[in-house]
Amino acid sequence: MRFHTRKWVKPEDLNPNGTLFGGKLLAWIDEELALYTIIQLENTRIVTKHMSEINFRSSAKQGDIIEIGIDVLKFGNTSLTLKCEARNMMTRETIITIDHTTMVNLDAEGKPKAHGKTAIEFVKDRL
Ligand SMILES: CCCCCCCCCCCCCCCC(=O)SCCNC(=O)CCNC(=O)[C@H](O)C(C)(C)COP(=O)(O)OP(=O)(O)OC[C@H]1O[C@@H](n2cnc3c(N)ncnc32)[C@H](O)[C@@H]1OP(=O)(O)O
Repeated sequence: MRFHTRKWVKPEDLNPNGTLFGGKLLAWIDEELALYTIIQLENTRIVTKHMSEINFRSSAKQGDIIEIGIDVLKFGNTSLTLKCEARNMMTRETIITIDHTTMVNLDAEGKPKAHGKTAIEFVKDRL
């Protein structure tokens, strides 16, 4: 799995228990998955269609650095299915795993549109 992004847990990211608020982490992950999909499919009109079971395995505290990793599971016709993990960058302890997230490529009317992609591409190879 390639770990793309680092996030720093700040006071405003905490729940009343003093640990990382789960909704904040999910928002970070959803944004990462969306950006990854936009870059792969070369279309800014994409949405999150489905997320599988979300497993919070451990927590994080203020000052921790979180990294978010993404793997492609499947290029569909209009969709891209991704696997995701967030972990503590220093300890490598897994915080959350999401086995399947399906993102859908849309046209200007918001309808699913074939993206024509079949494999991961690297931006440097497109330039
Ligand atoms: C110019 C500057 C711009 C800058 C730009 C920067 C942006 C930088 C920030 C990014 C930000 C983005 C933000 C995104 C993250 C949200 O927040 S998206 C918001 C939340 N999601 C939504 O609102 C989606 C609401 N749902 C829908 O609109 C409709 O369900 C959809 C997505 C159009 C799909 O409609 P549908 O009738 O289900 O379509 P259908 O053809 O049956 O299925 C489409 C695909 O989904 C798959 N699918 C359907 N149901 C399921 C299911 N339950 N499970 C798995 N797969 C499924 C199908 O298999 C199909 O895949 P393919 O076989 O074609 O590959």
